Amino acid sequence: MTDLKSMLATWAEKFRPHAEGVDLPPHHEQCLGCGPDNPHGHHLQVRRYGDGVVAEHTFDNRHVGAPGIAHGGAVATVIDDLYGFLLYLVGAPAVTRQLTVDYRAPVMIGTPYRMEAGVTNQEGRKLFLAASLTDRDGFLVATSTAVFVTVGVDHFTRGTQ
Ligand SMILES: CCCCCCCC/C=C\CCCCCCCC(=O)SCCNC(=O)CCNC(=O)[C@H](O)C(C)(C)COP(=O)(O)OP(=O)(O)OC[C@H]1O[C@@H](n2cnc3c(N)ncnc32)[C@H](O)[C@@H]1OP(=O)(O)O
Repeated sequence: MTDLKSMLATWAEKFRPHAEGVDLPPHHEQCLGCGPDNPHGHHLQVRRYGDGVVAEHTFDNRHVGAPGIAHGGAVATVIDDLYGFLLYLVGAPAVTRQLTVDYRAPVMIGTPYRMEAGVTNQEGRKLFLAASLTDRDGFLVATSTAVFVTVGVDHFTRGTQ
């Protein structure tokens, strides 16, 4: 597993302008949402889309709740991680202070969904974020809002020294 110091070094490098449509880098290799090396993870792949971010995502059987339906916590995890990609565009590390998910219809296992997220407002350290999840027909399956609060690097090193 990557040690924290080298992870922090790669993280700082990620806060730079990213081209439209290009895959954004994962938060780190083991991240539950997007880390390619996490066997339990969602392996979320995200692109910049204007001032926001977009992903096509399919939940698999590791994330099942009721039979055939994605676990609500898994859906919240992926949305939370999607918000984490907005931080590259905002240019500052931040953490989730509040996350709401409105589950409007079941998210089906094995079905591709489009996910979008953007920043709706910024007030001091607070980032107000919103996201949506739609199916191939454009039907709105889930919506979400979040408040992220920007933090310094010390937030991540706390408790490791
Ligand atoms: C350059 C190098 C960088 C290095 C980076 C290292 C590598 C990173 C690797 C990987 C990142 C992956 C990122 C994506 C993953 C998804 C994101 C997550 O899952 S994050 C995990 C879950 N979240 C937490 O663990 C937070 C736990 N909470 C806290 O630590 C604190 O509560 C914290 C830092 C969020 C805030 O604490 P306070 O003491 O600093 O600040 P206070 O005063 O409490 O709040 C700040 C402001 O926010 C408002 N606020 C709080 N809750 C609010 C709400 N619900 N609505 C509106 N405002 C709210 C408050 O009223 C205050 O506002 P007013 O400054 O007074 O104007």
